[in-house]
Amino acid sequence: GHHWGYGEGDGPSAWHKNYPVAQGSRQSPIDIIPHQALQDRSLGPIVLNYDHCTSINISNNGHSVVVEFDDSDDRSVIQGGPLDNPYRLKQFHFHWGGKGCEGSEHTVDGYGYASELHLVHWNAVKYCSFGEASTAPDGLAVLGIFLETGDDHRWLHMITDALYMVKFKGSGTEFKGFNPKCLLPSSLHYWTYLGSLTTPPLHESVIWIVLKEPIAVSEKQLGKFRLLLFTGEEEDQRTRMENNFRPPQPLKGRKVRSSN
Ligand SMILES: NS(=O)(=O)c1ccc(C(=O)NCc2c(F)c(F)c(F)c(F)c2F)cc1
Ligand SMILES: [Zn+2]
Repeated sequence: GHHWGYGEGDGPSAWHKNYPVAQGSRQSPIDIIPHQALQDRSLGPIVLNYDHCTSINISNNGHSVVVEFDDSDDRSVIQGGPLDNPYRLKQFHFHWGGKGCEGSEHTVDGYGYASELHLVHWNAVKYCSFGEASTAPDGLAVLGIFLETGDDHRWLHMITDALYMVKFKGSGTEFKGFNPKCLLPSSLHYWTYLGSLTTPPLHESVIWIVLKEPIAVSEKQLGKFRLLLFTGEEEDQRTRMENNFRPPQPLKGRKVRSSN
């Protein structure tokens, strides 16, 4: 298949060669400008039903660290807000920078955060699989949460303590009973807009819901993400996994709406 990454030759500026939709009309991420967002009173609160969620495993896919869920029923769903249906939780993963650098994908008034958590959901009411949903304009809903450096996050250690087991690309391990509700900020106020996957194949199938309030994690906790490698155990060249974020893309006339 088409190899892509975040390096000089295979990074975001080269993705359009194998994935022309990279220059499409609803690409993500974007720079969110709060004062230009439309306050939409018809936008209700988002509702997260993660209480019976069933994480399965944690793995390094060579681009990020991913926690996958059993999405064979509607145990863990997001609904409300801009969504017409409940969307089923499939996985979550992170994007982050290098030491002291920014690493979020969305920015706010040009300001980047240290990292960004993506909770990926798919519309199982209208589509039969994640794959099918991932190519539909209303197929996916991704909840984005900013991470800023500050105090230790009391629950993130459950993730960071497992990272040594998934150091290499292609490594994975069982990771059961983790409920991502513990990674949410206190406010669920959000911005929402129509966008895309932020990595190849960059499908324009995502309803983005980006929470306004970041969560705080310590520099020590973030540093553990940077011990991960883009490369596999069998490769000679060890490349540290960091700066795995796509920069903001042109808005192309899209409107960003704001929950109240
Ligand atoms: N950073 S993000 O915007 O939140 C994002 C979320 C999910 C994926 C993903 O699932 N990729 C693999 C993948 C596909 F990209 C497919 F199109 C597909 F059909 C899959 F089954 C699949 F696993 C990529 C980026
Ligand atoms: Zn992501």
